[in-house]
Amino acid sequence: MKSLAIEIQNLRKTFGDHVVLDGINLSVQPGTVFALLGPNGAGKTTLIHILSTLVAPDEGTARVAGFDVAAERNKVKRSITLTGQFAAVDDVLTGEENLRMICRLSGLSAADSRVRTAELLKHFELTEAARKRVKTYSGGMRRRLDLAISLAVSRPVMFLDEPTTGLDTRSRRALWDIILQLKEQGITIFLTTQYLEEADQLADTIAVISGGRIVATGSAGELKSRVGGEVIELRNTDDEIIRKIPTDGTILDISRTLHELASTLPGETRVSINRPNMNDVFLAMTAGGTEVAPA
Ligand SMILES: Nc1ncnc2c1ncn2[C@@H]1O[C@H](COP(=O)(O)OP(=O)(O)OP(=O)(O)O)[C@@H](O)[C@H]1O
Repeated sequence: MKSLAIEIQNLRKTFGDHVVLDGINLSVQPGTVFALLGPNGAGKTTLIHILSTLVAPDEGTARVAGFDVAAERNKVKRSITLTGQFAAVDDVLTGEENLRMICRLSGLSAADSRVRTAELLKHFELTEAARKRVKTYSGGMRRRLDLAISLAVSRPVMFLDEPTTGLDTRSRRALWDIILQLKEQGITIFLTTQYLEEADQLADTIAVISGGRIVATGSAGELKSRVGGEVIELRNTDDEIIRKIPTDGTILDISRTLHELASTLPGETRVSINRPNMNDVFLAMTAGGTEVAPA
């Protein structure tokens, strides 16, 4: 069996008297996308900072790419990429020059650097602006360049801290494609997100963090099925939900339920049969805690 890409045991971190991580245990299989889902301030960034050796934990252990984050910091650093790691984008250089420089610094040949740079510029829709100085870029363009830079070189484990926050829908989807391509190459991706849809679309495994603890882990499907089966949803003419009735999804159960309801509800009542979505999962797992932003 291949060793785990990330292994976290009983990790704790406190800032002053604020317990941010309260005994985190997680493992991430190599070559998978893992999403850590949680609201603002749940401790997602702190966990990424510990895993990428920027912050030391108070207690517990974590291994990344087989190396201990406390005892083998340099080996961990050489095995990972982190969004914003090279955030020192040089304003005076063009986007293309910045990217090529990072590729060269990371050991790619001049020819490979050119190819990788062109690919990344295209993926992030920066080809037109490639030869413009970064100081003329808009906020969104800088964000895309920052991401392109962090994706310039592939290492076995990649940390993406809220990678699509602030991106428009097209750029977000472009990044999702890139993440899935990286996974195809065998790279392990650990991302944090507040977007339920993002976790749902990308992740092989999702962990929900709330109150400094992991409150649920599983595939999107597993988490949804843990919340419950399908529901018959009834809406009034203003499209407001008026009833939600659990069902086993069989024609027998649905027809019996609707038959009973038909005599008591107006004929215009609208009916749909829904599976729980990630929002239902999150609300159930965090006992109605802070809602995560819809994607
Ligand atoms: N260096 C620090 N000193 C003191 N408190 C900190 C420090 N770093 C983080 N915190 C606090 O720890 C908590 C968790 O922060 P963290 O950034 O890890 O959360 P997050 O889940 O990434 O949230 P967001 O989505 O807002 O980035 C917050 O309440 C934050 O204020």
